[in-house]
Amino acid sequence: MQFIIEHLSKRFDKKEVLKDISFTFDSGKIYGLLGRNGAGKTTLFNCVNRDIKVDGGSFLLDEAGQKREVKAEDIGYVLSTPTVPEFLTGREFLKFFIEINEKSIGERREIDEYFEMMNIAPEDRDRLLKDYSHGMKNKMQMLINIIAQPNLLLLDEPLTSLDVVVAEEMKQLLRKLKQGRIIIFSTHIMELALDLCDEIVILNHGTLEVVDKANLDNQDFKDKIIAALKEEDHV
Ligand SMILES: Nc1ncnc2c1ncn2[C@@H]1O[C@H](COP(=O)(O)OP(=O)(O)OP(=O)(O)O)[C@@H](O)[C@H]1O
Repeated sequence: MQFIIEHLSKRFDKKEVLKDISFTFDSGKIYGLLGRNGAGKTTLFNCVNRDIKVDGGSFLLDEAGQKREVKAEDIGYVLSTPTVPEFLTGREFLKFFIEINEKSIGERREIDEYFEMMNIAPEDRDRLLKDYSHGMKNKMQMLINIIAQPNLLLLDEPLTSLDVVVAEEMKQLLRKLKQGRIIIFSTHIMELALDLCDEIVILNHGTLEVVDKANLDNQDFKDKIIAALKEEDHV
């Protein structure tokens, strides 16, 4: 499977944030999306998720040579600021999510098994989500995406609020989860990108570009990424 972006453009007033982007992502890989502050990473995710209107372009999935438009159910999106229904308890939220996605969820587990996967303590499972910490809300968002197993998983800085132990566990989960799907992961943490991601993609001056690792060692690769991020506009 491939996820194909064709001629995506997006501007806010006079500012052209995404400039005629065409890019193909392959399944089975985690892509690290790097870019300076304000480069347009969140805008790119919001466009793919159809949260904002694009000015032009299309998003396609290629499954065994058959291309089709990406549908809402193909996408899982974990935001850096987690949004969960605060009026539900953790357990109610998971139950509700599983019920409405019953048909598309393959292998189902007991609710408490899911909580255990995320190390959410028994005494927290029946508390309202409004009383969860930022990191716990993030875990719940990750969890519903792990349960849903979408074709395309967009992660906008998802690990930054997790404690080191959970972040490590989450990395393991993502490595397992990447089989048969595409994960695009935005982060400002270079070590995390290098550790977790199979490809590094840079969003700079409104376009996407892969940084080729070739035979570089980690330090040289880092230097190359930083040089690419610093690059001046070519106008
Ligand atoms: N709704 C909006 N209206 C106007 N401008 C916007 C809007 N959303 C984003 N922008 C602008 O688009 C540009 C890209 O923003 P975006 O949030 O996508 O960047 P980012 O790469 O995610 O940044 P960061 O790494 O700082 O989170 C910025 O200049 C931002 O000010």
